[in-house]
Amino acid sequence: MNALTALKQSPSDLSRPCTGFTVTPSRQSPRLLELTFTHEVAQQFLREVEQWPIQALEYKSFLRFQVAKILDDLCGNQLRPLLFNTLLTRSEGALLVAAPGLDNVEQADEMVKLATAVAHLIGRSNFDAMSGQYYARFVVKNVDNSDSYLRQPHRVMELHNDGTYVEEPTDYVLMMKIDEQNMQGGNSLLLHLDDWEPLDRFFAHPLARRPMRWAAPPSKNVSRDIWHPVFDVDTQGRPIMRYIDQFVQPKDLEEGVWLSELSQALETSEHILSVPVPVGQFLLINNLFWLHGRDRFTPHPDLRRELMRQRGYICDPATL
Ligand SMILES: O=C(O)CCC(=O)C(=O)O
Ligand SMILES: O=C(O)CCCC(=O)O
Ligand SMILES: [Fe+2]
Repeated sequence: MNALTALKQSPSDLSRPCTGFTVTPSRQSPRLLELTFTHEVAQQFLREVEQWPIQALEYKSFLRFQVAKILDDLCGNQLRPLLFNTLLTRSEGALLVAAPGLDNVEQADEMVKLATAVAHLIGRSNFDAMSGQYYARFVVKNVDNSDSYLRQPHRVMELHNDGTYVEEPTDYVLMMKIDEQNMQGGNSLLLHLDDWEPLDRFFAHPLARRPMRWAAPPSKNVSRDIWHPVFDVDTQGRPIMRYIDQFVQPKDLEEGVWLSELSQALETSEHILSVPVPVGQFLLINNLFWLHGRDRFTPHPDLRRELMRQRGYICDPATL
């Protein structure tokens, strides 16, 4: 866990005009803010980063920070503080980001560049062993023969945190919609930990702090098991979570039954948000106090839906 995370208290001041983007609370929840770049800034950013193909960002990691700086400079250096403030403010911690004119799968490389810039203003995206890159693109189709629920279309992918089976801190998750064809359903599902009705009961349970074993299936390319509890606390003692139903390996009946009850209690929360993410837009959430999942898709033989994800650590120099 990153001790820096979740330090801030005050919600973002949305009344101040910003350079290069607008921010408003979403229809779904005041905790989720919608950040939209101006058309001008989005186009100018894409022009300035055109010189680097995605491969350059893959091979030279410092270029990810260079594109981040270009974006922040175009926003009068107001973007970076806004991102930190929103992501580290406990009552918020989530953004839906849009850039007008970026809405077609043919612009997939440009989408990765924009997401890379935003992610590297707040920290750094971890190596994703599933893809062998700092980001992963994956497709959901009407049928699936993989080894986790990630690509299964006709069922809910249950609420979870990312990075539960890796050692690296995973403070943020970024999920960008690259493509949708013949797609109905598949909304992102989000639950803020403080909106989860029985949080206090599960957090106070003795098993909440017991280290458990986490192991991922072969497609994740992570062979070593790791150990950590489901709950921890941030620097102010507030609950944070590191949980996924599929990869936790309870050692006995007691752990198994408790985890099963926890899973049931998450999935039946009345406060789960269902958020459509249009092509070219992305969700950026604090992974320590937001859970995410995905609603089922309506079957269609030519269903195609592609997502790009990045997850990594947050590093705010102001709180060092
Ligand atoms: O496909 C989705 O919308 C969610 C994916 C997800 O949770 C993940 O990649 O960790
Ligand atoms: O594959 C899945 O079903 C979940 C992925 C979550 C993660 O990679 O942290
Ligand atoms: Fe996930």
